[in-house]
Amino acid sequence: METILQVEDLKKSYGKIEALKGLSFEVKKGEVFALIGPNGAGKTTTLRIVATLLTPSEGNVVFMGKNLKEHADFVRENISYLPEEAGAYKNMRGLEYLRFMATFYAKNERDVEIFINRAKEISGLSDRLSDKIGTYSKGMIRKLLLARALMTKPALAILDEPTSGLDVMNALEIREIIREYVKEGTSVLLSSHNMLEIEFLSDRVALIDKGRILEVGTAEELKEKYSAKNLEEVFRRVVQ
Ligand SMILES: Nc1ncnc2c1ncn2[C@@H]1O[C@H](COP(=O)(O)OP(=O)(O)OP(=O)(O)O)[C@@H](O)[C@H]1O
Repeated sequence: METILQVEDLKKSYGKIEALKGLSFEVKKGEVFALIGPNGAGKTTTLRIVATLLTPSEGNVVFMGKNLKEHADFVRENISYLPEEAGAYKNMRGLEYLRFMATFYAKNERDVEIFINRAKEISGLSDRLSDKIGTYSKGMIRKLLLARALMTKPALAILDEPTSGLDVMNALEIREIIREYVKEGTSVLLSSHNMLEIEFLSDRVALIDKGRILEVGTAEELKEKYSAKNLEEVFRRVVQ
C-alpha cells in the first residue's frame, strides 16, 4: 500500500520538557491510524506538528512525498485538522461558519457550494445551522467542526480525540461518518483515549508513552502479542 505520511525521528522540546524523543511511524493511503497513550504522552504535539502548527526540534515529516519543511502550503491545502479543544466562533451562525471556512479552501464559487453541501450532510444539523454556534451543545459543535474538517475531502484528516465529550449516539454517528470518508479516499490520523473507538475505527494503532512509540500494529496483532482480551488490557501491559 502507498504511504501517504512518513514521520521520521521526530523530537520536540518545550523548554526543558522533552515531549517527543524520536518518534517514527507511517500512515498508508486509505488507512485510519490511531495514536493512543497516557495523558502527556505526546499525541497532540505529534498531531500539531503534522498539521504544520508546531515545528519539531528535530526530525522530518513527509506528506505525499513532500517534506513539510519546504512544502507547508501544500500540506495545509491537503490536510485538515480537528483540534482537541476546538472552539468555534460563538457569534457566527453554523452555516456562516461553514461558508467562511469553505472560502479558504475552495478554488471557485462552485467548490464553495459543494463543500457547504457536503458539510451540511456530514453535520446532520439541518435547521440548527441557521442558529448561532453559541447556542449549540458540545456534540453539535463537534459535529460542525468535523463537517468543516471533512468537507474538502482532504487527503489526510487529523482528528484529535474526535468524539471526546460526546454521548454514545453522537459518538457512534461521528465514527460512522469518519469510516464513510475513509471509503471515499481520505486517510485518517487520530488520537483517542477510547479503546472501543479505536478498535472500531482504526486499521493500525501506535501506542505511545513519554514521547516514544512502544508498539505499532493492528488491534488483533497487539491483542495476540500480549494475550489480551481487548486493547485496554494491551494498553495497561505496555504502559506499565
Ligand atoms: N505549550 C506547551 N508548553 C510546555 N509544555 C507543553 C506544551 N504542550 C505540551 N507540553 C508538554 O508536552 C508533553 C506532551 O503533551 P501532549 O499534549 O502532546 O500530550 P498528549 O499525549 O496529547 O496528552 P493528553 O492525552 O493529555 O491530551 C506533556 O508533558 C506536556 O506537558
